[in-house]
Amino acid sequence: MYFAVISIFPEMFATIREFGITGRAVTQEQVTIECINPRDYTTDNYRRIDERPYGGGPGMVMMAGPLSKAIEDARLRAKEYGCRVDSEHCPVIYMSPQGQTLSESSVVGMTYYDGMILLCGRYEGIDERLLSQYVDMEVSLGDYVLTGGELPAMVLMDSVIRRLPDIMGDDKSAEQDSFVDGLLDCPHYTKPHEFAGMAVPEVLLSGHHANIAKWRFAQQVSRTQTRRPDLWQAFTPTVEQAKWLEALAKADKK
Ligand SMILES: NC(=O)c1ccc(NCc2ccccc2)nc1
Repeated sequence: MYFAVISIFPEMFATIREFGITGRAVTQEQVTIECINPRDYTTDNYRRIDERPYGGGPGMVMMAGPLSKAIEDARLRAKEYGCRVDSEHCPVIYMSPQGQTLSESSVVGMTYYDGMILLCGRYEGIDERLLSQYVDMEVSLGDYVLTGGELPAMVLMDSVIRRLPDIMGDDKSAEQDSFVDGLLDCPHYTKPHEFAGMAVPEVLLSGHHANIAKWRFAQQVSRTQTRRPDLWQAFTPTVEQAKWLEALAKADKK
């Protein structure tokens, strides 16, 4: 999958290009992450990419000119990479508090794109005319404001990359598909067997895989019910999950 990020701080993206599962995906060429700096598309000596806002007010606004050239170049590079460069297959996505809130389900939907061009704003934002001309989708991490769109862009790329096929290896992706979507995760334990006087739940040491899976699912259900009643309300169990829920309800009645 192809990612182009348009940002005045390209060095920030070493965080996902050089570490962990995302770094491995880049090394194995399952993913390409290209950083494009709008400053490289300026024509003045000061390499200006921002200006004072029309109408006054604090701060600076990012100018449309350099960003439009950067986006045009990103589209060319996406095409060279093999992307079908249109809004259905390689959208221009603007990270902003005014966007649609990112969720695991929207992340999964994005794994079907050929690529994405991510626009990272700084200062007070970007000239509205650039946004209306080029942006296909605005995405927000949540209702808070950061100093720039780079961290949200990295969060988006990380969440999409980990859901691409054969990135996380079979076991992890299998577990991912069965029960995690829509429920909070279960607790996890590892060595040592005892820590601060606390042991590990016996069932996890039993080697009885069916019981372990049931226990984990029950933990996910109870955690979701207590910590995120909103998620529980929206949760629609699969046929298999409905059977397990029934079994849990029966067990609770005993
Ligand atoms: N909540 C988010 O996802 C988010 C995205 C970007 C951001 N800061 C950059 C920016 C500030 C103002 C206008 C447009 C972009 N802060 C938070």
